[in-house]
Amino acid sequence: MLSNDNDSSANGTASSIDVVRKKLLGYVGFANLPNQVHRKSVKKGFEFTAMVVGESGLGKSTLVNTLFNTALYPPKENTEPSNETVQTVEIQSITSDIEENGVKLRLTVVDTPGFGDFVNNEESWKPILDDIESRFDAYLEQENRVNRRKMVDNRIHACIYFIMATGHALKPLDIEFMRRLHTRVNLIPVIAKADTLTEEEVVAFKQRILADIQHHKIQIYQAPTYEYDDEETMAENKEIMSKIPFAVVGSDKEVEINGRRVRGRSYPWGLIEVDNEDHCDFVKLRQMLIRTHMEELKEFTNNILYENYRTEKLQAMGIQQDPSVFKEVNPVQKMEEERMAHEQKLSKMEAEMKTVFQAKVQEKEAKLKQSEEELYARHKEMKEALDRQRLELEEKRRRLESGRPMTPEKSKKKGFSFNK
Ligand SMILES: Nc1nc2c(ncn2[C@@H]2O[C@H](COP(=O)(O)OP(=O)(O)OP(=O)(O)O)[C@@H](O)[C@H]2O)c(=O)[nH]1
Repeated sequence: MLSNDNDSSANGTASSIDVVRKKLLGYVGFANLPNQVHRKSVKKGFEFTAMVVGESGLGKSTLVNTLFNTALYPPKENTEPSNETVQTVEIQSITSDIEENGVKLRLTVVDTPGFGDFVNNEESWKPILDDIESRFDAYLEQENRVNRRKMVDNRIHACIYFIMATGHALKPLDIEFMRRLHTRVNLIPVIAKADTLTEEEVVAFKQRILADIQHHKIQIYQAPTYEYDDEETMAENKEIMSKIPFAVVGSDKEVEINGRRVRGRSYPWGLIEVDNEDHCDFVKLRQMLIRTHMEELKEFTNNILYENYRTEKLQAMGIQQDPSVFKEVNPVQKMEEERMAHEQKLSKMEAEMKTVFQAKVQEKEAKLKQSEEELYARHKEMKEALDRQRLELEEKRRRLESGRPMTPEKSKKKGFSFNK
């Protein structure tokens, strides 16, 4: 917003002209951009696709319902796994539109029933990997279309991997799955039904899991840190990351404690509150997935995981990339190159100027030499004439001194008359 403030300047020169001074009353800077993005995003809504993988009965559906505070998964009538008929891992996806304080989230949860339920689970990871890659393929196909206005992003942004709370170590099934999938999806390992372990057991189990993950060079999701993050955000991120693998407890039922109704699991020995950070890491997992890292997870999926897959896929199809197109320009190197080019140009100009100067000097020297020679010849001529004149005069003087009369002819000629 601008206001006109017609104060005539105290300066004598400007007093005759009406100087209009304008003051900014409102904020117009580009620091407002995030608010624009925010408004647009809220209007458009958000989309997020999470996959849950883990053996049957580890509490996947319960946790998803607890996470998004919605009955995404209807109550199961028969919780017994029916793997007599199912011989492979199935991929089931449920989409739901959730709204909270006017912000819309289109949430898709991809379940993988059957994972780890068979006698031979060696290839349990394969249908899941195929599904993730086919989603990348679908996105790639859309990117190659002429009209890309309506792109549907079905890619998996996070995979919550449920580890059975054995308290010992990762099972070969867990290792194999994570090893096969870590380059294709953001892996977020969680310890399922953590309420079945004591606090000390959880701490020891987490350490063992992380050691196994490191040993097998598995890349689980790591949130990036930014220099511009304030200290509070950095501390929050650090705290969230320190809880991985999250020890979670799920419950979509409320229980009463001291007159308060909380989501939790009630036992004869006490109550486990889902939303109590002293009881489990559920809050931290939800914070990461929904509050702090949803966009980061999507960005990492798009910029790193999908991009790598795309490159591999296109290269496998025989499409070659001219590496010089992406030759990284080092600013220091670029400056040095420019400086050298400039110096070369300068020395070329200097050499040209030198040649021209030398030619001009030579020309001038030749001219000077010529006029010097001319002068010299003239001088010589004049000198000779003078010498001749001097000799004549000397001759005359000698004659005069010896008393010999000058020849009449000569005296007549000069207008003199000698009477001697
Ligand atoms: N102790 C405990 N039990 C839980 C927890 N979460 C879920 N359960 C119970 O575990 C059983 C299985 O839970 P589900 O959420 O159906 O597990 P699931 O992994 O979705 O099972 P499938 O659909 O068969 O793959 C239910 O009886 C839940 O009440 C938990 O955190 N702790």
